[in-house]
Amino acid sequence: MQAGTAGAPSDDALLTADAVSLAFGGVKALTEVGFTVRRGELFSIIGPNGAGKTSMVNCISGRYSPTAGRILYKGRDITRLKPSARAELGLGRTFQNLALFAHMSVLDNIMVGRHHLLKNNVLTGALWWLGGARQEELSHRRAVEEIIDFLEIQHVRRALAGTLSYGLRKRVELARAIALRPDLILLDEPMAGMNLEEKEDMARFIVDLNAEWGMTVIMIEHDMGVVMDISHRVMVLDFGRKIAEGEPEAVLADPHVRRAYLGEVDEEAAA
Ligand SMILES: Nc1ncnc2c1ncn2[C@@H]1O[C@H](COP(=O)(O)OP(=O)(O)OP(=O)(O)O)[C@@H](O)[C@H]1O
Repeated sequence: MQAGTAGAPSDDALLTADAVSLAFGGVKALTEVGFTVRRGELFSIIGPNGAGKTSMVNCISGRYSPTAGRILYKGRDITRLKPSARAELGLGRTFQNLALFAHMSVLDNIMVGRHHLLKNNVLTGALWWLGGARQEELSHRRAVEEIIDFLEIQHVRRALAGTLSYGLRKRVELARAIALRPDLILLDEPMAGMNLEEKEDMARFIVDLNAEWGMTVIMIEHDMGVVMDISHRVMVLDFGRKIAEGEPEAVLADPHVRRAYLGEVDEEAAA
């Protein structure tokens, strides 16, 4: 596939970025970036600082609106949909910086993630006594408990989020993002700032989410070891343009990628 143009989505395409461009005034954050993520894939976006990775993820989640191009999700053009409407279609995300409620318990932080699924409101409040709301609440609790077990955070379920170690807070953030059981989860630097053990744990959870829960994953991550280890396919951005896309080994061997990356590494080493 040529850099810049997405191929026709195959039958199992879940998300397609079609020639997406984004500009902030004179700054071109993205220039005609195109790619397709298939259902069930673990797809990573890498690239040097300022390459446009977060901009791309923000265009997918709806936080930014592309200057040109389209985002297709489940075959539908979602380019102009609000983030909340995208979430309802099964698109979830985490943020580069933690976005937890520090004074709320882990359990409540995750419950917030399911909040908009609560269908009962004031009008149906009378039905509470007939058990409708209660049933719903119970099923939410069960779903949240399953996530707590999966991410191995039972021991801190009652703790205030703000009192947890950084690695655990990142895990709770992931828990909240998957509380709605999205079909596609966007992970923005899920291992940033973690120590080796925390990274290994997080990598295992991401792999299990993908393999066992069937969640499609689009991940931005700077740790090349982890990216190359767990991704099915990798896309490389540089100065807002796609310079490579493919299986990890092929991408690593690509001369454009080596120049973009090794150049950066050499500069860092020399600094
Ligand atoms: N809200 C904004 N306003 C103006 N310029 C922005 C904004 N967001 C991003 N940019 C610019 O767009 C370009 C791409 O930034 P982006 O954050 O998407 O890169 P990135 O690859 O995620 O970088 P990093 O690895 O450092 O997080 C950069 O030149 C950045 O300065």
